[in-house]
Amino acid sequence: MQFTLEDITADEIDRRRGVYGPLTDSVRDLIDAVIRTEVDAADIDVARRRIDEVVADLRSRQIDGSYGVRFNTDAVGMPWGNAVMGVRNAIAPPVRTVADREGVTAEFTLGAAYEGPAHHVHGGVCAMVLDQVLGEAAAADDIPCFTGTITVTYRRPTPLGALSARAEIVDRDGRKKIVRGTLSDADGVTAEAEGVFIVPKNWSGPSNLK
Ligand SMILES: CCCCCCCC(=O)SCCNC(=O)CCNC(=O)[C@H](O)C(C)(C)COP(=O)(O)OP(=O)(O)OC[C@H]1O[C@@H](n2cnc3c(N)ncnc32)[C@H](O)[C@@H]1OP(=O)(O)O
Repeated sequence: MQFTLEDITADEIDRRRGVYGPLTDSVRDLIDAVIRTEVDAADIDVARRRIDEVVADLRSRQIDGSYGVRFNTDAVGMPWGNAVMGVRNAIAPPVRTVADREGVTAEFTLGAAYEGPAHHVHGGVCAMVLDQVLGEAAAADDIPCFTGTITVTYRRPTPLGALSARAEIVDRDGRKKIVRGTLSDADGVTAEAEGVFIVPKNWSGPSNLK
């Protein structure tokens, strides 16, 4: 597993977040608009051409491959391509997590782009969000862990809209951490998850990534 050290200050990270975050929000809004628009075919054609022009502008200078997981010398992480919470990833809902002494909580909204059953969240998306939140709970007091196994139990359909998730470590055994978590809407739990998260052998990245 490769990590990229960027020797930049916290202020520079904030500045970049301020530059890319709004761009990502606009693209997220574009994804939602593409799903829901009912404008005429001619207007769709114009929109497609305008989008293609923007894409060409952005691609005029770009990195090779994916963004990777970057961090600075103070171990402030920049997993900005992450599919669940990446600052530069419009596919990410985004899920924002907050760690406390017992675990991790996340509040987020899943709109039209995350639909599976009509007006409800795709089961794979539920699992994806739970994987991230359980993974962050596993890593809260240590170094990032890999998901070894995750089991999701879908109690009832998860409606699109405002949701939350919560995860806590319930057991530790050497490099393994057993983590449990839930996904909830305003009426309570919709899905539960349990995972085995494993600290990689011979870890060479930063400890206590923030
Ligand atoms: C802060 C960041 C949050 C990120 C959240 C997102 C997390 C992710 O999505 S990670 C991506 C998905 N996961 C992966 O790609 C992992 C792929 N698998 C692997 O890389 C390896 O199989 C890995 C790291 C899980 C285990 O490899 P390794 O460290 O060599 O395991 P190994 O030494 O054989 O076993 C160590 C222990 O773990 C157990 N174990 C190994 N693999 C698994 C598994 N898949 N499930 C459950 N337990 C396992 C073993 O039984 C062993 O237990 P014990 O010590 O009791 O005998």
